[in-house]
Amino acid sequence: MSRALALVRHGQSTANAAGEFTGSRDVPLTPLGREQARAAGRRLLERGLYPDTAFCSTRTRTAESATMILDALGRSALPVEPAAALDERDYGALTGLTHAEAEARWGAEQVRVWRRAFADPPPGGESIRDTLARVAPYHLTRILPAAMRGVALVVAHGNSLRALVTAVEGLSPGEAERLEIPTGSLRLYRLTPDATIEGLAVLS
Ligand SMILES: O=C(O)[C@@H](CO)OP(=O)(O)O
Repeated sequence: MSRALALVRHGQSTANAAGEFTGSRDVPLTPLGREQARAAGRRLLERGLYPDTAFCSTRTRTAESATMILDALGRSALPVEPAAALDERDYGALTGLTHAEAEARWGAEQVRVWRRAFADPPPGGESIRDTLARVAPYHLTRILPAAMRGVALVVAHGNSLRALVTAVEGLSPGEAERLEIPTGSLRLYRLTPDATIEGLAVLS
C-alpha cells in the first residue's frame, strides 16, 4: 500500500507573471502555468503515483491545476475537495500591487519582512503564522488521514504550502522563512505506518 503525500504549487498565474501580490485574488493560469501543472502530473505518472484523494483551495488557479494534473494521470473523474483552509494567505494592503509599487511605498526591507517573516503580517493581512493556524488543523484532520490510506494530492499556493510544509516537516520559523516553492513544483513524501516521513523528493 502506498502512503504518500504529493504537494504541488499551482502553475504560474497571470498575477505571478505580472509580478503582483496575489493573496486572496482569484486569477487564472498563464499558458506556462497550465504546462507546469501538466508537467507535475507527468512526474507523478512516471512514478506510478495515482492519487486516491485530492485537495485544492477555493481559488481557480489551484482547481485548474488539479484538473490538469489528474488529466495527465488519467484520473479526471477523481473528485477534488476545495478547502478555504488551503487558500493563499491574505496579503492585505499589498494585494494587487506590483512588488515594485509596494517597495516604492513602504521600502524594500519592510516589504521583504512582510513577504517572508514568520509572524509579521502585512497591514490588514495574514502572517505565515496566521496561515499555519488554519492550515495545520486541516492537515491533521483531512490531509494526513488521506495520505495514510493511499496517495493524497494537495494543490495550493506559495504561502499556504509554506505553512503546510512547516506543519508536515516540523520546520522552525527560520526554516519556514527560507523555504521557496516554485510554481508547478512537486514535493513528494513517503510515509511510514506510524506517519513519519521516510522519503522526500523535491521536483521542480
Ligand atoms: O503574491 C502572492 O500571493 C505570493 C505568491 O503567489 O507571493 P510571494 O512571492 O510573496 O509568496
